[in-house]
Amino acid sequence: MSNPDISVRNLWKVFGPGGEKIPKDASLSALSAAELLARTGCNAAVRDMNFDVGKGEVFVVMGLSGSGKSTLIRCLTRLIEPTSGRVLVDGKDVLEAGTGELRELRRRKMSMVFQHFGLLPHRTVLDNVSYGLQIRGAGKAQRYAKSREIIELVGLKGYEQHFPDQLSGGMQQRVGLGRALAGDPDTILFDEPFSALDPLIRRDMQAEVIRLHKEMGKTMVFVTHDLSEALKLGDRILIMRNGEMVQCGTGDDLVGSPADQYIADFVSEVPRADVLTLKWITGPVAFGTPADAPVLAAGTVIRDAIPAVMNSSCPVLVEDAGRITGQIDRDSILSVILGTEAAA
Ligand SMILES: Nc1ncnc2c1ncn2[C@@H]1O[C@H](COP(=O)(O)OP(=O)(O)OP(=O)(O)O)[C@@H](O)[C@H]1O
Repeated sequence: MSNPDISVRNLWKVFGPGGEKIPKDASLSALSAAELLARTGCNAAVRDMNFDVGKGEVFVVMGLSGSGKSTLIRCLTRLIEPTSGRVLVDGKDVLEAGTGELRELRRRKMSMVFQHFGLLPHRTVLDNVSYGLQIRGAGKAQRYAKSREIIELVGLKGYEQHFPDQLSGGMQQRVGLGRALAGDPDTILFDEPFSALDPLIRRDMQAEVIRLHKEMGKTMVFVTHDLSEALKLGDRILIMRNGEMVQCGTGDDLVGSPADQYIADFVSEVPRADVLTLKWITGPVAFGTPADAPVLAAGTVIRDAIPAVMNSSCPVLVEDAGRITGQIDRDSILSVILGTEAAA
């Protein structure tokens, strides 16, 4: 990836006595999580992780409870101290940053939104949102003006003087989001921010994140254990198991081409037509298909292609990078809905 916002290389976090020896020792680092624990008493929460996050990308880290997601995201700003490896932000290694640089990184470059909101209970919404600006030394008039803008942006206008315990969970998380946005960071890190919210509020907050991302275009790293949340939000999704990356790709990649049985089981309940794109069902152009048949892009999600296919009396052509790559028809769409399509 050219010019990524964050590059993670050979990152390890090993909890336990003598954990720093494990990444360097091939005979120990090759052990399974259970064997490692039995032999050394150590828990490798993040194992040799490598990935890039692009500028403006929504990058989701997903996995079951205990797979290492929170540890990984906390290692990015050293809220948890990594055992070894590199985390490059703007080309600089966070692991080599001094205390001052680290503080600047957390204040200006990467803000975090936490599951349990982390609000200051005795401060108003306005003061919670402006807190980060205050510790950066912004004057009162300036920080309140900026914070009022942000409060409006996250849908809390009118609540400036309320205290956190006067707000619902969803509203408190909007304050958390506002506080992260107030410092205008390049990247926002979300650690399971919505898992304590009930389903309808959660859906609202997901929509809010999508809207804010469209408006502000910030890079986002989002931890969740909920696959539908991951598919809804993520440009790409990294799936972890026992501290390791199992697969990293678009929702389309994960559902269409799972790396192993674990991922296949994970995505087995996903409504395929809502995630897969036309590339998985594109067949060769048939002899009788007219040259002026309707055309859809290969990246179109299958469900979104249904109206065009249903309204056409002939197959629909599929185009990728300016070239016709094949065609789809009603049968190919139906095969996905019925789950009987052949692997591409
Ligand atoms: N401070 C710690 N000391 C020892 N082990 C830890 C510590 N923090 C986390 N772990 C272990 O590291 C592993 C990964 O934990 P982590 O919290 O990162 O997982 P997770 O995927 O975020 O889980 P969840 O979804 O439940 O939050 C777990 O086995 C956990 O017990």
